[in-house]
Amino acid sequence: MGQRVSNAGPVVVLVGPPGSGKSTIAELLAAKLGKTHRDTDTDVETEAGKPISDIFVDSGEAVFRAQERAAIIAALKDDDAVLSLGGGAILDPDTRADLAGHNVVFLNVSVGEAAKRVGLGVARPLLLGNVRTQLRNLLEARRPYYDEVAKLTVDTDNRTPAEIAAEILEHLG
Ligand SMILES: Nc1ncnc2c1ncn2[C@@H]1O[C@H](COP(=O)(O)OP(=O)(O)O)[C@@H](O)[C@H]1O
Ligand SMILES: O=C(O)C1=C[C@@H](OP(=O)(O)O)[C@@H](O)[C@H](O)C1
Ligand SMILES: [Mg+2]
Repeated sequence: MGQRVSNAGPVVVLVGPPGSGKSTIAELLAAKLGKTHRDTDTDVETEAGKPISDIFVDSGEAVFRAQERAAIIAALKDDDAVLSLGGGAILDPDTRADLAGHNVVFLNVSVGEAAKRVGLGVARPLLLGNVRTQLRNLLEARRPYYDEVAKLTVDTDNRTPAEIAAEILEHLG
């Protein structure tokens, strides 16, 4: 991956399915790099004044995706950030195109491991019901998009957040 491929924006952008550890690893990386951790889910919640689960119930997924897109446009201009996106951010073709100029890392995770990490998935409305089945379907549908935007793929099963962060730092050079 080497030097960042664009001369502006976050040092690194983490993508991957729910439970892959994007928010956790971004926080660790930011601390190690002396940067700010920015998470577009948090930005959306702050702007909307409510949790994502409430946005889905009150307004539906399409409204959430529009708010997420606006948060991504703003966050990709933030030079001081280590940025974690929501798992579905890469569904938007404009977002995928925008990510082409950035150091994007795909955190890969198996269905079984992701299911263990997210538990019942109550904070993640798309996983409600049968978490394993929802995760399997999400992963299958999205894997081509994660692969498309990623400059680096890191497997996260059976590895600690510290080990994963260290591998990413090595590649950042
Ligand atoms: N490598 C890891 N090993 C074990 N648990 C992890 C790992 N990475 C994250 N977790 C845990 O999994 C849960 C989901 O992590 P999170 O960072 O919110 O993922 P994401 O943002 O990709 O949905 C959290 O409870 C977190 O502590
Ligand atoms: O996969 C998805 O479509 C979503 C993932 C969530 O973020 P995490 O991947 O951080 O859990 C959050 O953006 C929202 O619940 C939708
Ligand atoms: Mg997250």
